Order: sequence, then structure tokens, then C-alpha cells
Amino acid sequence: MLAVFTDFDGTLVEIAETPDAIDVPSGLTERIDRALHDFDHAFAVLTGREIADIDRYLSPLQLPVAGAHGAQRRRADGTLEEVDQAIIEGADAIAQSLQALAMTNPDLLIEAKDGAVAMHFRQAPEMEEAVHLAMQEALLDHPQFTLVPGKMVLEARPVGFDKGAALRAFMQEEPFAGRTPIFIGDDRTDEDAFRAAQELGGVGIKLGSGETAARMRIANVASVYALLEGLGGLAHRHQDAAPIVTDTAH
Ligand SMILES: O=P(O)(O)OC[C@H]1O[C@H](O[C@H]2O[C@H](CO)[C@@H](O)[C@H](O)[C@H]2O)[C@H](O)[C@@H](O)[C@@H]1O
Repeated sequence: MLAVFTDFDGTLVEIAETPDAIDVPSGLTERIDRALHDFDHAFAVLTGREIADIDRYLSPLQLPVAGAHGAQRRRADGTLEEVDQAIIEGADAIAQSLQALAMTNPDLLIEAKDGAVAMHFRQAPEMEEAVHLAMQEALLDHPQFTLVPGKMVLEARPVGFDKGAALRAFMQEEPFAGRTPIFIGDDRTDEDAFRAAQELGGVGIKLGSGETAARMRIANVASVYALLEGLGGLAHRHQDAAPIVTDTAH
């Protein structure tokens, strides 16, 4: 039996110019609702976004989600893992100190989240180095944070929190415990979860090209939808299958 974990941006939805410009295809919530059913609710999203963002885009679903790269986590029973107030305040302070650079270029975008901060340079690629320098400087006062590069973005997330740790935490709880984990993702921040899934006897599936620890690859977002459907169908077939060996004692 499978426990299925997916990334959000670049995996369930295509990458867009800005975080708010993504197109959530009609039918995505129905697909995920079907996956919840197929995998007996052992389906969760592990994302760099805040949980509130995922709820907004996938409304009315309220999935198990690890948000802000694991700094936030909502379990399958709907309860939230507490985020340390010091982490939230640290992220706020980092976001504040990035303002000076953001003011120099309107195409730079700061995304302040509960527990993490992203600085996007997709619309100002020439600013990549300046963003790295500003982030490194901001983190000098906040050693409890570390930098993680993503797709045209540099993020600060608290040390000790990542998608791999989040996947492991879910795997200790119902309805995930005892299942085989699959994690599908497209980005460098997904590597911890590929490794975690594989160390727990499952598989990591990397969308697209690039170096990866994942043992399998998939081409694009459309293939992710097809894979979820296919695995869901297999899960059903497995449940519905007549036993191959029957008890002949009676
Ligand atoms: O872990 P994910 O679900 O993949 O989230 C990673 C980051 O995704 C978002 O940024 C990325 O997607 C944007 C929309 O397509 C794109 O404009 C940006 O360049 C990408 O880096 C999100 O805004 C971040 O908070 C997530 O951490």
C-alpha cells in the first residue's frame, strides 16, 4: 500500500512568472480528491509555500500539508504542529532586512511566510548574485536559518526543517504509517524528501532534468497527473483483487 507525497509548484501546477500568477487547472482538486480516496487518505503535499496558500488554491480540500519547507505541518487529522515563535520572528526580521535590496529593483519579490522567507528574482535574473549576498548578510544575525536555492528564488528556512524531515514525520502517523512512500518533486528543495522516501523503502520521482537522488524520473506536470491516476487505479485493483490462495480448510 502506498503513501503518496507531492510537491506543489512545478509538480502539481506549472511554474509561472510570479507566485500569484500560477494557473490551477480546473479539475486538479477533483484529481486530488480521487487520489485521497485511492490511497485511503495517505496523500500529502510537501511545499515551500505556506499551508494557507495550498488551502486557497485547492479549496475546498484541506489536505495534510507540510508548508514553508516543513516549518509548518498539518497532520492528516487536521491538527497543526506548533511553529516556534522565535522562528516566525526570525523569518519576519530576515524579510525586513531584505527590503533595502527590494527597493532598488521593483522586479525583485520578497515572499514572507510563517517560518521562511523567499526572495524571487525570476523577473530580474541579473539580480541573482545581489540576492545571494543580501540573504547571506541577513542570515548573519539569524544563524538558526539556512539558505536553500530554488527555481529563480533563494529561500531562508529554519535549520532542521526540510521536506525529508516532514515526510518522515508523516510516515510515523496514521494513515501513512506502514505504507510505502512515494515522493514526486521537481526542485532542489525536494532532494531531502527523495532521499527520505527511498531510505524508508519507497521511491523518489524527479520531474524533469537535473542531478538528483531520486531513482525515477517523470517528464512533466501532465505525466504527474497520469501517474497519480495510474497508481490510484493499481491501488484499487489491489484492494479488489480476489485472493490468489484461498483457505481450503473449510
Ligand atoms: O515546494 P514547492 O511547492 O515547489 O514550492 C517552491 C516555491 O514555489 C513558489 O515559487 C516557485 O513558483 C513560482 C510560481 O510558479 C515561481 O514564480 C517562482 O519562480 C518559483 O520559485 C513559491 O512562491 C515559493 O514560496 C515556494 O517555496
